[in-house]
Amino acid sequence: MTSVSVTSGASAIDISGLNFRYPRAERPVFTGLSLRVPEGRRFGLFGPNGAGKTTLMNLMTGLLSYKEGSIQLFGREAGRGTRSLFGFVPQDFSFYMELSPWQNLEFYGAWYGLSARETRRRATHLLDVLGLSDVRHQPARQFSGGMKRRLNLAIGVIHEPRLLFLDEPTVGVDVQTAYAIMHYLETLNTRGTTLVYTSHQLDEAERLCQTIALIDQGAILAEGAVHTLLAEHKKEDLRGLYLELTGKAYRDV
Ligand SMILES: Nc1ncnc2c1ncn2[C@@H]1O[C@H](COP(=O)(O)OP(=O)(O)OP(=O)(O)O)[C@@H](O)[C@H]1O
Repeated sequence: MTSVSVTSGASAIDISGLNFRYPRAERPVFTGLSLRVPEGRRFGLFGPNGAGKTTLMNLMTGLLSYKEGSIQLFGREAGRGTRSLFGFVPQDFSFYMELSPWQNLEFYGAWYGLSARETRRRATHLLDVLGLSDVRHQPARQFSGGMKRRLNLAIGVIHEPRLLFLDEPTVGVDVQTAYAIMHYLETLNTRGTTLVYTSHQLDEAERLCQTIALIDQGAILAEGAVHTLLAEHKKEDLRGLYLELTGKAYRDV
């Protein structure tokens, strides 16, 4: 295992000695996993199908709970009063299809404890930036895949979180929507939001992420700054590095 942890700055995420097994599963997903993400980073988590990316996201966001080891978000144990510290843009759409973008954002704004006025201010801004203003009062079920992805992102950031988890935020969208989402994520990061992103789209990932961890079968194969890892492994791009470290065999058979 190559470990090139970036040690500067305060931690947004600190994972140490994490063990996790799904109930009744034969094998654990994680055994003694440790990982640190400094505040302000654009961090990417990559690996083949079944590597453990979604499980780790779900553990960090408190959707799954763990008994052994520790996951701290800004120094607080995950799942214990950390909800307002982060936003989560999951792979599956997390909004109500029968409601409009405006109604969905009102609902989630209230859920995060924002005032009605603050929710309106944020919703107006997000719908404008993400190109959904004209359809703000239409039911989301009528939307294209790209519009749904943009709404999913808007909901994840309605409360201006310090830390944003993104699980394949551009899967299935056209080039224009992928560009708009990436551009918006970079803007958020410039304003201080730490990004934790996972995707199978490695060219997009390479443009967005400053530091990465490559995981396979629940273990970290490599971790560090993208340019440092590429230089160390004499690779031109993340795809080459990924294939060298994870191999070419299918994982989900
Ligand atoms: N609910 C579950 N119950 C039991 N095992 C599960 C469950 N969800 C995932 N797993 C197993 O945990 C391991 C990690 O899966 P996970 O979905 O976290 O991987 P991933 O890296 O997100 O994959 P993908 O790229 O396909 O989304 C796999 O072996 C998977 O089969």
